[in-house]
Amino acid sequence: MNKTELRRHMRRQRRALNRRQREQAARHLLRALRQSAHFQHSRHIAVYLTNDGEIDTSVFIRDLQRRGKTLYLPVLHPLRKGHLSFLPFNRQSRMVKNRFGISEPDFAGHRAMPARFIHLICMPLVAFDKDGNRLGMGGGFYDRTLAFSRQPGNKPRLIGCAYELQKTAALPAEDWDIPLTAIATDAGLHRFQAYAE
Ligand SMILES: Nc1nc2c(c(=O)[nH]1)N(C=O)[C@@H](CNc1ccc(C(=O)N[C@@H](CCC(=O)O)C(=O)O)cc1)CN2
Ligand SMILES: Nc1ncnc2c1ncn2[C@@H]1O[C@H](COP(=O)(O)OP(=O)(O)OP(=O)(O)O)[C@@H](O)[C@H]1O
Repeated sequence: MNKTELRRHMRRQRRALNRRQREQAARHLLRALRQSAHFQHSRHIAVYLTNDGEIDTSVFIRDLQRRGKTLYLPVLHPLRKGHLSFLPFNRQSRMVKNRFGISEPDFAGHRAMPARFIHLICMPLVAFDKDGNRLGMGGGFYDRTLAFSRQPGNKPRLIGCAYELQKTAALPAEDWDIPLTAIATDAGLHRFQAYAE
């Protein structure tokens, strides 16, 4: 399968799950994330709101809020095409729909948090492999936004979130792909080379 076919296949697979499967997977995802010390030690955490059959993040978002973490959501940057900004997300956030129909905090009047100061970014993905390569929706948003993390300096840990069924045989690693720290699924936490760094 090429990347386009693989995306179509995985997006169909995850959309086909029923409500009971989704709810159970969301609970198991929280359990997997909590296995990671990075999750416990991070105060500033970026999450995402579930879209297109992605694994449900609402259970772990509530858990993080209860623990008093400061949360951020990705927002399509209004000026820098193909880039994301991270805006604070809390009960007061005024939400608007972006051009993909995903809710995001209203950019107007808010201060974005530079990605290098976020401790942990929970990333959506469409497919992953055993080495932690990630295939996204195809916009290159996260890769572009996180390209700075190849250079020395502050950088966030990156934890992908997905159903275990999104795991696939080796994905072609692209030059611009940023290596993930770990991937959390309904089956547990997959740790990669970057995990201990
Ligand atoms: N929940 C969630 N939020 C996210 C992402 C994501 O993958 N998941 N993104 C991660 O990058 C960014 C948005 N990227 C996206 C890229 C494409 C599509 C999408 O549905 N594409 C349609 C075509 C829609 C159109 O062009 O109008 C498609 O491929 O069918 C959605 C989000 C930021 N926020
Ligand atoms: N750092 C970067 N600088 C410029 N272009 C980039 C960068 N990273 C990715 N791109 C471009 O983005 C396009 C989409 O990349 P890719 O298919 O890997 O996206 P993706 O990881 O699936 O998407 P997303 O990150 O939005 O979930 C590619 O054509 C690539 O050229």
